[in-house]
Amino acid sequence: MSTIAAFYSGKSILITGATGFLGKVLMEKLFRTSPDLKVIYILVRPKAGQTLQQRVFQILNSKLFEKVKDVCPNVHEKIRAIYADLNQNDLAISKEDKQELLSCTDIVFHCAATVRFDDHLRHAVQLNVTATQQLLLMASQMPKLEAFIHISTAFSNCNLKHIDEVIYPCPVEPKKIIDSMEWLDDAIIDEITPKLIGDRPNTYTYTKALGEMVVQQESSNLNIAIVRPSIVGATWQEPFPGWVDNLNGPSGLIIAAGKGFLRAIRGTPKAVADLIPVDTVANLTLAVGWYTAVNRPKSTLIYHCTSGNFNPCYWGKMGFQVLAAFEKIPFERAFRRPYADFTTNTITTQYWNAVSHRAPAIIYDFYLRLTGRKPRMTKLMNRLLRTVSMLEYFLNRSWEWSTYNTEMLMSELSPEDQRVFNFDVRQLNWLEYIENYVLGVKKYLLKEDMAGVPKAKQHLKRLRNIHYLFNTALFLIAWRLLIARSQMARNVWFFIVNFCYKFLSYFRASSTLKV
Ligand SMILES: CCCCCCCCCCCCCCCCCCCCCCCCCC(=O)SCCNC(=O)CCNC(=O)[C@H](O)C(C)(C)COP(=O)(O)OP(=O)(O)OC[C@H]1O[C@@H](n2cnc3c(N)ncnc32)[C@H](O)[C@@H]1OP(=O)(O)O
Ligand SMILES: NC(=O)C1=CN([C@@H]2O[C@H](COP(=O)(O)OP(=O)(O)OC[C@H]3O[C@@H](n4cnc5c(N)ncnc54)[C@H](OP(=O)(O)O)[C@@H]3O)[C@@H](O)[C@H]2O)C=CC1
Repeated sequence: MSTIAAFYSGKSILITGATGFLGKVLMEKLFRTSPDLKVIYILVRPKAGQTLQQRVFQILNSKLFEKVKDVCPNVHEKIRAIYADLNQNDLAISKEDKQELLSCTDIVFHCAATVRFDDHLRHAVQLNVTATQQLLLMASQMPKLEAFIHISTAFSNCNLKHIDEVIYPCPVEPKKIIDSMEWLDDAIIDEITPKLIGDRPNTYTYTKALGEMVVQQESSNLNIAIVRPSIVGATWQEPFPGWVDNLNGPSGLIIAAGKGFLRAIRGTPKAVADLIPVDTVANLTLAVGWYTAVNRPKSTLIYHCTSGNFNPCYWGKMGFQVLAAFEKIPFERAFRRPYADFTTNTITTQYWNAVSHRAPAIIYDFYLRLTGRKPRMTKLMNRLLRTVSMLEYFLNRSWEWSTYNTEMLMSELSPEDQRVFNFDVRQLNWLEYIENYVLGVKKYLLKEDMAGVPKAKQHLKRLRNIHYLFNTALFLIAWRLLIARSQMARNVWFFIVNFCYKFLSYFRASSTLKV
């Protein structure tokens, strides 16, 4: 039997962010491999008109949890949703719930965060720094606690090129930032934000770095480890390939490209696309939980969960692979035929944005107006281009993350654990992974059926014909205008016509002679 799976049996585990992308996969894996665990406490807030129970019900009845029901039929009884709001200073946990958490919890996995790049600094600090501090404070009062695993990001120090498994200090202490957020008003915070984040691209990466500092400062009496994943993508293998449930990272761009909205992007084809499947992150996190609890390392160990130095893929190559996948698995009702071009040149990018993104949107809106409908494409395109501009930072750089701890952990695992909790991305076949990713985006995000593929292919053929027709018409109009205005163009035109005529006459004459 797997040592790691056996370790979690009988344990009471607290997960924050369990309703998120990574949290769900982590919880699913725990239930599937350690069905004898005692309980999983999840900190949840009501959202979108759903109560806590409705949210849990929805998760447990989703496709992701289908296999869990076979191995752990009483999963409903083993999950305990606790009302909490990480936006509030005391996390808004009731006294009774807090008491239960303090006395029962064996392991904590802290996944909750705001992952929005442009979040207001006050909100990002509250969620990624203050809430982490509050949770650590709670953890320090848990007598049974064996390990606290904090999920950070490999990009928390993206201002550096080479990143070691250490915590890099930020110039201003997190405690000072937390205090100042209490009395500074929004306008002043807006003004100082660029100075505080310095050479990081956004408040997300900055506050995740601050969160790590808080973890370090509170780590003296706790048994803590930090996992730093890179860009988290769809599942690779477990519970089935291609599962994804939000638009973050590449998923939104795959939709935009597959539907033909996004055809070019400012990105460096040779930069490493450091994607990491979400099930790999979950496996590593569970292995880290086990190792930290059993071996109690003297210092806080940091684990980079990245693919670049084990099995690198590059943006240019990934673009081709995504395009190849669209050929086999086209999305329905595409706006234009998918095309993927990475360009490093700012002028070329502006050209593409004007000609390939904005102009078709304007033309389409004009058509909508003509047919009495409300125009919407230009607005949608502007939002998409804004999103793309925020992701560009990550598409134009490569980072090197040292992975000694991750490799050490791999070597500590028994062959059975290496199989059950596989986080060795050297075995990952990118082409296959990307194809499953595109399929997953189609099925689980777009909710499109494979039965619609022939129709989608036909629609793309129609779009190709319209494209050819449009280009030919455009060329003829431009040429006609040019001939009317320029003697040089007229000369070129007569030369070409003359040449073609002579060429055809020669062939006709030579074929008559042969007969
Ligand atoms: C290709 C080439 C050529 C072109 C051809 C195409 C290519 C074809 C090939 C493609 C190949 C694959 C390329 C892969 C590239 C991947 C790059 C990934 C880099 C990620 C690095 C991550 C590193 C750090 C990792 C981490 O550690 S953290 C996790 C990452 N965190 C995030 O990824 C949050 C990002 N997002 C936000 O920060 C907010 O979304 C915000 C953006 C502020 C908007 O915010 P706002 O406008 O206020 O409003 P929203 O409601 O949020 O969104 C407004 C509307 O945009 C939608 N939308 C939200 N997102 C995305 C998204 N991604 N992509 C697209 N759409 C999105 C949303 O559905 C809504 O649509 P609508 O409802 O209007 O229809
Ligand atoms: N996705 C990625 O590419 C990467 C993610 N990471 C890290 O992994 C972790 C998980 O990310 P991911 O799953 O993708 O993110 P998601 O956005 O999918 O999930 C975030 C989770 O945090 C919870 N949360 C947010 N605000 C609150 C709040 N005020 N109170 C209670 N819970 C809250 C969300 O709950 P709710 O459902 O109620 O909103 C959700 O469960 C994060 O720490 C992130 O920084 C690191 C690298 C890359």
